[in-house]
Amino acid sequence: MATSATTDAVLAPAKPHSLLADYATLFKLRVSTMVIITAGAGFYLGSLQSGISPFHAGLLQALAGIAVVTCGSSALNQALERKTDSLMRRTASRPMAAGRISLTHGLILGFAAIFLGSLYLAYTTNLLTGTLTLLTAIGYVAIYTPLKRVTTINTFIGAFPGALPPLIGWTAARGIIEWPGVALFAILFVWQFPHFMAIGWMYREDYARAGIRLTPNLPNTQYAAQSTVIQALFYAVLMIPVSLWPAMLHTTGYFYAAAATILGTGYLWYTIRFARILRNPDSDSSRLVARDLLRASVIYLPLLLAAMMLDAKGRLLF
Ligand code: HEM
Ligand SMILES: CC(C)=CCC/C(C)=C/CC/C(C)=C/COP(=O)(O)OP(=O)(O)O
Repeated sequence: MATSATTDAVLAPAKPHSLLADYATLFKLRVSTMVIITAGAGFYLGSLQSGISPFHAGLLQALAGIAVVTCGSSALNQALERKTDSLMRRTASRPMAAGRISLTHGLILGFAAIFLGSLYLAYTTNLLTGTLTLLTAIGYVAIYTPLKRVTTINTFIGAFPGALPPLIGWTAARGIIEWPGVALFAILFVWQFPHFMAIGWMYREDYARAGIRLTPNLPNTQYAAQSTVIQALFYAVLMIPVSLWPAMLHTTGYFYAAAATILGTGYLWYTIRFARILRNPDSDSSRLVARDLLRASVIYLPLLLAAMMLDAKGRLLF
């Protein structure tokens, strides 16, 4: 089979690892940064709903607590997956999989961060936010992570903790769960399907080697490709109306509605392009369209949130 650019990158000689670089990997820095951005967007919109500026100590306290719990969850996820991670090219050099960080080290860091971060949120922000953050961590670590080896439904389950951070940001600002916060949850929930169908397709052989069950690595490749494309397309189409929900709730206005429609059409376009995996599932070009959809997903989301924040009712930018 042809070797993809992605696989070549993974096979490149390992660079020396400093403890700092290992922590960045252990805490999944890029994904965690995006999680914190989504929580920050929720806090910003919730504050405007209250008619107050989001820029006060409460924002820093909420984001610090959420960041600590997110990092702790990533550490425990890697502690649980150190064996399967060591079987996959993409993850074999992770610090726990490669044995540079011990199991005890990872477990202590992970449990301490989740416990202390949630407690900090409960005290400094509010009890609801601390509880929701703890439940998100439990959903990710104790439910989603073990399910990855059991059923392809794992991605649907994992989408719940993945979508909760903006709602947590909202409750940090408002103290209660309200419809605009639920709309943010729905946006993140739907966004994840094209995102991880693309990733699952790119790394399907890797995931299969480690015994991780995903729609893209079902035994019949043609059926797997069809099912992957159908799910990605279903959610990419749904993304457009769901992303308009904040405008329907009057949390945002017409500018956001127009931006969400344009951005959603772009996301859908990349997902339609992703359907090319049906033509020749094992080709390099099939991996390239999957990689482009992954890139589109991580560009689409911050742009959508930025448009929402720019157009939020009663906006206070500074
Ligand atoms: C069930 C849900 C999800 C799954 C299974 C998933 C899985 C993954 C995987 C495996 C990667 C690594 C891709 C690579 O190394 O090339 C990745 C990348 C990424 N994910 Fe997700 N993800 C999910 C949800 C989320 C959520 C909720 C966020 C944040 C809001 C997020 C943000 C990102 C970002 C920013 C990247 C790019 C990181 C980079 O460039 O290295 N993901 N995702
Ligand atoms: C507030 C808080 C506690 C948030 C934590 C939730 C969180 C980190 C969600 C990330 C989304 C998610 C399910 C990623 C799955 O990647 P994976 O772990 O399957 O990816 P991998 O294959 O790279 O390990």
